[in-house]
Amino acid sequence: MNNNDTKNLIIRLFNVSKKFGGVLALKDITLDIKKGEFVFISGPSGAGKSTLLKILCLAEKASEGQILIDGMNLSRISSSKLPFFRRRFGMVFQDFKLIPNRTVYENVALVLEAAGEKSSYIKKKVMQVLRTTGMEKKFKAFPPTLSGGEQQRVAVARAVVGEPSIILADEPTGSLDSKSAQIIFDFLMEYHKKGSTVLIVSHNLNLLDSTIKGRNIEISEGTIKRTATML
Ligand SMILES: Nc1ncnc2c1ncn2[C@@H]1O[C@H](COP(=O)(O)OP(=O)(O)OP(=O)(O)O)[C@@H](O)[C@H]1O
Repeated sequence: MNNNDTKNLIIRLFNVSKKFGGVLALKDITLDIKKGEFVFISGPSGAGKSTLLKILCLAEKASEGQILIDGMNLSRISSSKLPFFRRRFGMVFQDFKLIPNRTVYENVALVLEAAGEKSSYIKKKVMQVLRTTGMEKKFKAFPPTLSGGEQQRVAVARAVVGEPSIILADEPTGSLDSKSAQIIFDFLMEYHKKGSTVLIVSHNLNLLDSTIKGRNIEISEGTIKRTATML
């Protein structure tokens, strides 16, 4: 691979493994992802899909191997630079991780407040994203009063509000009916078309717009079993 090829890579994993006690969740993963790629991660339950997304945004630490994000070695990021590093990522966790005693609006606004954005911009941007995810009428609600699907839509809104360069979404449509799932997928595809790199753990390949030339990475027992380009 020459210098120009590596410049286009936003995520690089070299022989990455992750152990949880005696469980080897990821085994010797080597993987390159290009800037602006749309990647589907599929595989059976317990395969290591969530673990892969979590080690990329440092929600979990890899046990072995090297990870480069935009050329930065994750193991060398100092704790003072971590918040800046994390801003590159928008993450939709499988269990949403919304703050229960903050409203829908506050959960989403927090990302922009932490980034030091002006309050007028925050108000406009948060309401715009909530409108697109169909949650604007519930902006004053607290997460525990929402349905699973509504919480999922707030989690997606929070992931994209900061316009991150990388969106990691773990089953972002798992709690949604097919119409709402399509809206969320279209929404994520819009960000991809604007240039974001998107990694989605999902089985709903059929929701993908036919104009997207994505890649499907199949994981099983912690290793990459198959990589296929979707045409
Ligand atoms: N925090 C943890 N502590 C202990 N074991 C864990 C932890 N997180 C994941 N594991 C284990 O690592 C393996 C991979 O889990 P992971 O959640 O990545 O799988 P997955 O492919 O995302 O599964 P699913 O489709 O069911 O969400 C599983 O055996 C799981 O039990």
